[in-house]
Formats: sequence, C-alpha cells, structure tokens
Amino acid sequence: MAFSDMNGFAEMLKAAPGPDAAARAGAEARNAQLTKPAGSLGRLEEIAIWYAAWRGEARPRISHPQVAIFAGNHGVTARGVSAFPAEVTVQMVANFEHGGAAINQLARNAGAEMSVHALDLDRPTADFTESPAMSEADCVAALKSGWDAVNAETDLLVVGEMGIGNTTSAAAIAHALYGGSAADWVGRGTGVDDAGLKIKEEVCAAGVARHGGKAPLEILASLGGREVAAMAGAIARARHLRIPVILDGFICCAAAATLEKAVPGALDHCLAGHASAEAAHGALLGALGKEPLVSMGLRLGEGSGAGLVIPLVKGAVACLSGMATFAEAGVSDG
Ligand SMILES: Cc1cc2ncn([C@H]3O[C@H](COP(=O)(O)O)[C@@H](O)[C@H]3O)c2cc1C
Ligand SMILES: O=C(O)c1cccnc1
Repeated sequence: MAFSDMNGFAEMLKAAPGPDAAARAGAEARNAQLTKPAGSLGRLEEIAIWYAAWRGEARPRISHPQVAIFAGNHGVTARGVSAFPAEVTVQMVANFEHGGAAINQLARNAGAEMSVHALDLDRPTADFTESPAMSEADCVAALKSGWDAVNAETDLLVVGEMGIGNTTSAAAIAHALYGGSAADWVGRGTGVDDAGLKIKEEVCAAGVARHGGKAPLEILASLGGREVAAMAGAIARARHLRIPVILDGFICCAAAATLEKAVPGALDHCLAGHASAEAAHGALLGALGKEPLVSMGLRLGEGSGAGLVIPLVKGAVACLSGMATFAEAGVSDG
C-alpha cells in the first residue's frame, strides 16, 4: 500500500522522483536542430523540453491523456456560500456520466480518457467553521481515491472537481497557506451576489481563525473537501509515475498548493493550464510561481481550463518529436 496515514502520504511526497537530466539535454539538443529559426516556437519549445525531461525521453509522444474528475459535498454550503444548492453536485455527476458537461466535450476534443469519482456525496464534510472538515481517516481515504484514480499508462493528466461550495473551501486553504485577509482570497464562484460574497468572506475568515496555524496537509484535511484532497492525491501519484499534470483553476490550484507548501518543488511536474476568472486565481498562481498557458475568462472548474489546453501541450510535444532537423530535411542552417 502506498500510504495509510497523513505522515505516510507526506513521506511519499518527499520521496518523489525528479525530472531526467539526460532526456532534458537530449530534447534541448534536438530542439536546437529543428527546421525553424531558434526560439521561433516560443513557449512551445520550453513546454516540450519540460515534458521530455519528466517522461525521461528526448523524443516523447502524448498518446493517452487522462482527465479525472472528483466530486464531493461540503458542510459549509449550509452557510449560504454558493449561488446553487448542494444537490447540484450529485446532479452534475450524473451529467458527467451521461456525457453532458463541458468537461466531457473538452476531454473528447483532446482525445482524453475521462473518469468520474463521486466521493461519499451523501456524507458532506463537516462545516469547517465548527470543526475540521475531514478527520484524518477521511482525508487519507480521499487522498487515496485520487492516488488510485491515475491510470499508470497515462502520459498527461488533468484533475478536475465538482463540489458546490468548494470555492469557499479553496479560498480558506489559500488564505491559511499564504496569509493576507479573507477578502483577498474569496471570489464569486458560481456567481454569488455582494451579500453572498460577504458571507464567504466571514466563513473563510472563521475557518482560518480556527485552523489557520496548522501544517499544510492538516489544512487540507481541515478546510478542504474530499474532491480537493483527491485532486492532491492524484497530483502526487502522477509525480510518482512521472506523468506531467496540467493544473486547472482556483480549486485545483488550492489543492495543489497544499502539496507545494508541504514539500517545496512538489508541483515541478505541473503546468498551469489557464488563468481562471475567479478573483484570486492570479494571486494563487503567483504564489505557486506558475505562468498560465492561456487566459480565456473561464470560471467553471471541472478541469475545463486544463482540458482545453491538452491539445496545446500535445502540439508542443508533436513539434519537438515530429519535426525534421535541418540535416534530415536538407534545409540550409542559419
Ligand atoms: C451547473 C454547475 C456546473 C458546474 N461545474 C463546475 N462547477 C463549479 O462550481 C462549484 C464551485 O462554485 P461555488 O463555490 O460557488 O459553489 C464547483 O462545483 C465547481 O466545480 C459548477 C457549478 C454549477 C452550478
Ligand atoms: O477556477 C475555478 O476552478 C472555478 C471558478 C468558479 C467556480 N468553479 C470553479
């Protein structure tokens, strides 16, 4: 078994492998010989070389992307933090299963396998203003759901979520990890009005007043949701398998941030897929030191922003691995 408690999970994180220097050097050398002016593929070159280093191959391919979606319910929804009722979580799980959500279309568009994991939806987490959202055992079970959801044959992973109320959970995690004030981290989520935003701020501040001083993985258990912990578990598993990950929006990045705070460098195998329109996503990406690939005004979650850019990463890798060199093509070098 990979881990059976939070300490074991932390140990797994610390023991994670890094990128392959020889593959990186090989990819850099190949990139320098391809039939294009040096640097003319811009950031695609950097992404492809980064990908090659993580896969341990100078000339990699992306043939089996995976999108794993996790769903959980949040006790804190009783406080009025979302524009939608909590039953939308289970209803959207059915929609994912029937292929009707945005992420179904984006996963299909990207040629990605998609799996949906509903985590104890009839047992919402506890209201984190009153007690930890999850016990250690609950959090470990959720981390494992994520860990086990990663297909070892996958060569690019996106993790997404569905959980009404989870922008409040994510804001509280970010506030606990990075300080500032609750107002810095809350946003409108599904579209709460000014009164709803004020409630979110109060709930976030109360959660951090209660749990803020804890260690990063305890913050995940205390302020997160099952789907948030599962995303963290999947990202950690991908690192063990040296599978690059595209991070999604605010909730995904809050989940990921708990790993980075626990073990700096834990997200080196992750790219930021997009800049979400959720207010504090830019600040969170800044804290993680990640530059988003695109900014399209999405504020949906479900892994949608990351799923959208799977083809972009595939394109980068296809150029590195598929282009001819100047010598092969008989094109005059500059
Ligand atoms: C129909 C529907 C589909 C969604 N897909 C993702 N979310 C997104 O909205 C929720 C977070 O926002 P809040 O914190 O305001 O509840 C999450 O479930 C997230 O994935 C959705 C929300 C709705 C209503
Ligand atoms: O950025 C996100 O992931 C997001 C933003 C709003 C609502 N749900 C998700």
